[in-house]
Amino acid sequence: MPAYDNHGATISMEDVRPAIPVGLAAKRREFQTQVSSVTFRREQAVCVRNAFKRYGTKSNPNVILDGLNMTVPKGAIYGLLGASGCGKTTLLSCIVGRRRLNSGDIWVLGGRPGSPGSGVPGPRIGYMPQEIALFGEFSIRETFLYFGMIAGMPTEEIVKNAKFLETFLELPDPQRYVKFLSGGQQRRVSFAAALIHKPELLILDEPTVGVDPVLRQNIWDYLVEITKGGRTTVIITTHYIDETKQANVIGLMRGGRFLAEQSPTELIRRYQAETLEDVFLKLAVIQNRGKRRRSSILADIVDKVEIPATANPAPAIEESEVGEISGEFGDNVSMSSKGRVVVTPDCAPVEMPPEEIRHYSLYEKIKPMKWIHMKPLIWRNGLQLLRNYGLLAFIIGLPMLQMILFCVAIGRYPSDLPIAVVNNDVNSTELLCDFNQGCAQNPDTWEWDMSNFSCRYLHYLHQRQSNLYYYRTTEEALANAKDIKAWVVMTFPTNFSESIRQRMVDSRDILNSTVDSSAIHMHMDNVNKQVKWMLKKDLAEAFLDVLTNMSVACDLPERVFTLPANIHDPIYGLKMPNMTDFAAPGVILTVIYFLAVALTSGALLSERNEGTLERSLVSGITGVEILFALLVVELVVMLLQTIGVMIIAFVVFDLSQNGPIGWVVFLTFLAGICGMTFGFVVATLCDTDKTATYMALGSFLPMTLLSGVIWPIEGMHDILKAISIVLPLTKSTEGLRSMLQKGWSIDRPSVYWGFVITTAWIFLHLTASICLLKFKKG
Ligand SMILES: Nc1ncnc2c1ncn2[C@@H]1O[C@H](COP(=O)(O)OP(=O)(O)OP(=O)(O)O)[C@@H](O)[C@H]1O
Repeated sequence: MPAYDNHGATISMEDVRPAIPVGLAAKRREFQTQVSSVTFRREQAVCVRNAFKRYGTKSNPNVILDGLNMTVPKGAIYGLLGASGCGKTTLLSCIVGRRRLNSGDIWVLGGRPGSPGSGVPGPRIGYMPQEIALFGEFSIRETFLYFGMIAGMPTEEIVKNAKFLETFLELPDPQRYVKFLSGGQQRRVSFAAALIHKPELLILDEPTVGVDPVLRQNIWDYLVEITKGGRTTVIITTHYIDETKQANVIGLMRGGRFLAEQSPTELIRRYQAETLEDVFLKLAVIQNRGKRRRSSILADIVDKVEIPATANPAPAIEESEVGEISGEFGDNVSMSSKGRVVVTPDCAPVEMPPEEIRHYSLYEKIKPMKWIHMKPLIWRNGLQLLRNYGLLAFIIGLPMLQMILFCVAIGRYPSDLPIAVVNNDVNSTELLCDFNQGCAQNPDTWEWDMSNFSCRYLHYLHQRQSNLYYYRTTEEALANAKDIKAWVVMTFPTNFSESIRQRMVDSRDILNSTVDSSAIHMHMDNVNKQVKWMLKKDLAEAFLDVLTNMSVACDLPERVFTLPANIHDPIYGLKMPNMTDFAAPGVILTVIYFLAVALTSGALLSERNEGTLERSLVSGITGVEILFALLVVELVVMLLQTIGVMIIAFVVFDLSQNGPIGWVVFLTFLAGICGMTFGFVVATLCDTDKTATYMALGSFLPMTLLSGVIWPIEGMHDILKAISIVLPLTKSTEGLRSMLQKGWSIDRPSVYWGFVITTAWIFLHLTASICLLKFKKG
């Protein structure tokens, strides 16, 4: 009688495992006569029916599971074998509730994985993924404490189990950090972590890779030992076919289904083989029979292998279902063939009796955060950060460093700008030529003596910009402008001083040629608008300096020659506004925001890539708990970052700070939280580090440009203005600027809108990431 008829309707435990105690075996024999029912399926450790799973799109599907049936009796060791890439891991992740089938049914320990109250994912399962999936900064003992705490075990019990496993698996000193262990040692720690809470269902994805033969045998002996009582069931995938002889049932997967699901002894008996590897070789040959033989080597093998006449009565081969199959079984047998997909007649959909309907409370459905999960998660995040001194110093120091760079590099007035001077006004090759220092007005005639006016002007210009170069002719100056990188070439015409005098005293009868020669001729470098703008201001103000000085020297009121405008103290801001003060609020928020994006998305993605996220989720932790635990630890980091940045900006560089410091810190902090939550979105949306980096970087520049950080939004196009207003950093930058420079508080609209919009974005990001976590699964 077959151990399993691949339909799930009947199952024999006769040859499932000789080691099962007589009582238990006898009890299980009762299953023989049971018909397939929901009750029966719930009584199995795992029962899969008509499972269909594909990756990719409907139009271009990659079908992994294609009507697969699987029955894992309670208390059995189930060896799941199949070629690399045939879908073992996919099947396991559907069993543990991490992926959803496209269609079909799965029962695990009596419930549907992922349904409220099923305990799956959760502590009923122990999962060892293919990757090491451990935290490198943890010691061996801390690793066990973490996984034990998640399963809700008391510390004493964790320590007791840990001590046993450390001895049994010959682990090194429990205080050693996981990152310093060898690959094999890490694998053993990973194995022990799956066992620490003594789960009912143990799922091991290739646990014996990199483990020496003696220890491998010990592991198998241990698995046999823990399944003896019938409380624990093990599903194990491996590439070492021979080690599965100790399994009770072996499922051989190929083409999205099982070729066989029987006990090893039954398989050996049925195929009249010496070893399990022989069985698989024969099964492979059966599949290749009747097919186009591709290589002479394969043909050779196929011809030489003797197949018993009765071999494999179950599988029927449908001519229409021919598919490409390629892969390896174990270390020794390999096949690559264009093969028919073997179909078992029992795989037809089963008419299911109605399932028991249970109503779950909203509380059960929402799966709120549990303290037994949050505590180890927060502990883990904190410990990981504290152990990583370099990273911790970097993430706290980087915003401070960026602030220092900003204050030193941005907003300072450009000085020592090279200026080429050609002076045809005086008969001197001296750049700073002499002029009358006293009053230039004759006290008797009230006539003005403007001789050497160019020298007077150059004297005051030199006090503002000292890098002046003398040239004889304009042509020579222009030719050399490139070498000295001159920002302006200025030429004083012949008779400049006399023309100025005539312009002042006799403007009614002045000739055009005189007006012309009373003006300095300037050729400017217009490439850099900021520099040109500031240089023009210096050139104009040097002229005002001359007039002020002349009026003072002649005892005239100082303001007679200045602009006829009285500029009083500003309503807001400094008397001499500077770019640093204008840009500082936006820069502070941008630095904190984007560092938080990078940190959060980086932490989550590396956790996912290392497999630790998957492991935590299988052990029952929810994505929301992971996000909030990260939030708690990063809030502390962000507080330190904010305080550091504030000290640099307002204490060290003395930037304007007239607002309520509490609200200033709070708004900065809020922008950081907003960045963190955007990091959640990036991490949940992107599957790889690369796409996450592109997304974070891609959002950086538009956000900085459109948020009024470096240029007033009043100068933007109307459409961009409308977009800019709803961005997370625009209103907060405006709010922070209003607080710092105008001294306003939360009662002013421009301040409170900063808080409102930032908070709205936080909720939007959180909702988006939680939805993505829920719906992106599988
Ligand atoms: N997230 C995914 N998106 C698309 N394809 C995937 C995804 N995960 C796995 N696959 C594909 O599904 C197939 C089955 O993968 P799976 O990891 O389940 O195989 P496996 O039998 O566990 O392989 P191995 O023994 O090498 O671990 C592979 O072709 C793989 O490329």
